[in-house]
Amino acid sequence: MLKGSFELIGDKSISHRAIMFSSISKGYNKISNFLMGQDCLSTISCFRKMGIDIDIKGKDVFVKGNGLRGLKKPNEILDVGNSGTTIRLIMGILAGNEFESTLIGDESISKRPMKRVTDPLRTMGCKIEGKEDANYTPIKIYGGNLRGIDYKMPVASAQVKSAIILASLYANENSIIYEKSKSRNHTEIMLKSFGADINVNDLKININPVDELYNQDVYVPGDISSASFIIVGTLITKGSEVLIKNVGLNKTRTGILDVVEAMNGNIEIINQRIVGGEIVGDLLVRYSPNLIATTINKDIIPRLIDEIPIIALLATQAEGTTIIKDAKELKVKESNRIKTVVDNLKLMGADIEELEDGMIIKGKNKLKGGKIKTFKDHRIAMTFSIANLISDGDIKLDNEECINVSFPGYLELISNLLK
Ligand SMILES: O=C(O)C1=C[C@@H](OP(=O)(O)O)[C@@H](O)[C@H](O)C1
Ligand SMILES: C=C(OP(=O)(O)O)C(=O)O
Repeated sequence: MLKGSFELIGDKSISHRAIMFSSISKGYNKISNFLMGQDCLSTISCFRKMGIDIDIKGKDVFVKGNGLRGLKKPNEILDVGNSGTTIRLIMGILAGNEFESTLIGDESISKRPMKRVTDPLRTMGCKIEGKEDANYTPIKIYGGNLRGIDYKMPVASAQVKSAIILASLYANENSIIYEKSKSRNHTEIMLKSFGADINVNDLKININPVDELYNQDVYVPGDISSASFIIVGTLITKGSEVLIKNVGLNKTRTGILDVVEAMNGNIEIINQRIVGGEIVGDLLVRYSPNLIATTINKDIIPRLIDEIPIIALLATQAEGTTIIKDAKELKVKESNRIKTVVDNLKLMGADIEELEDGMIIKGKNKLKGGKIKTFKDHRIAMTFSIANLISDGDIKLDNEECINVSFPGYLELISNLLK
């Protein structure tokens, strides 16, 4: 069983943004509780290559911003590693800066679609070259001289939205973005605190260009996506009770809490507070023997997109048929997460069916052990390390290293909580 309490590691989405917005602000910025995961370190390395002074001291990062147009032409190719957030958001910033740069990433990044970002940036007047009409890396950007855009987003994606918002800061007129469905809004919240002129009215976002962003100190709350593995581990492992402290509870991220409630899971939110414009609280999670199935689709999907692999595992332990639909986006994450989840859970004896845009899971099932193919996807590795807590035989991951992308110290944390 899992027992105890711990302070949650910093949020990945917020950590990326804090580095990026600090780098293009004017002056000194302190970022506290920064996530020292591989993805966020890739963001730091890209901005260092563009002349930004960034110092890491423990869990704090100090950034000396060089102003909105103060980035220097990179002295090397910008390598984003495994990070979709880094490449997509940085493209919005590079589009506004008058130099040329080239972006590359690892094998997984080279398969992830970029046209969703390069198309609107081209519409704004940016010249971009890349494989298959700038859909895949390597991508070359020639920035500067942007015009505004009036854009209806074809996908519900915070990364695409953020790239366009960032480019809009540099344009010669205002821009309007219409979201398809509400995605995480950390960019809007944080950029406003840096002095950007952004107005949000439900799905409509209006951005006026600015001359400068102010410097800011940013406190990074804990990452609910990282917490979700411990949440599910606690809900499904007999006798467990865990207190997770300092969890970011921004409404655009808490879809998993709504799902757990619908499934009869026992979670109490305590000590809710606002820190740096974001809602934060502590979660008291208890073993829940009477879980029931649910349906997950439509507008909730962007609010839990990264949690679907671990929710699928939860569904194997719930009575009835859980249906997950409208989640095609899972196919273009670090791995095809519909296929990697379904194939691996099948191997463990789950009753699960793959759909074009999701999956159907029939519970409750006893799971057996086996060898898991992670495809070096951190969310898949963490999901199946939780499955190991309830499986009959041992589960072996073909790669554990990838967990460092978003949750360094995760395996040690689990072994500390295991009683
Ligand atoms: O903006 C962000 O920080 C993120 C947005 C999501 O991607 P999409 O917005 O492309 O779905 C999510 O999957 C990713 O882990 C982080
Ligand atoms: C999809 C993810 O990240 P990214 O898109 O930044 O690679 C994730 O962390 O699950």
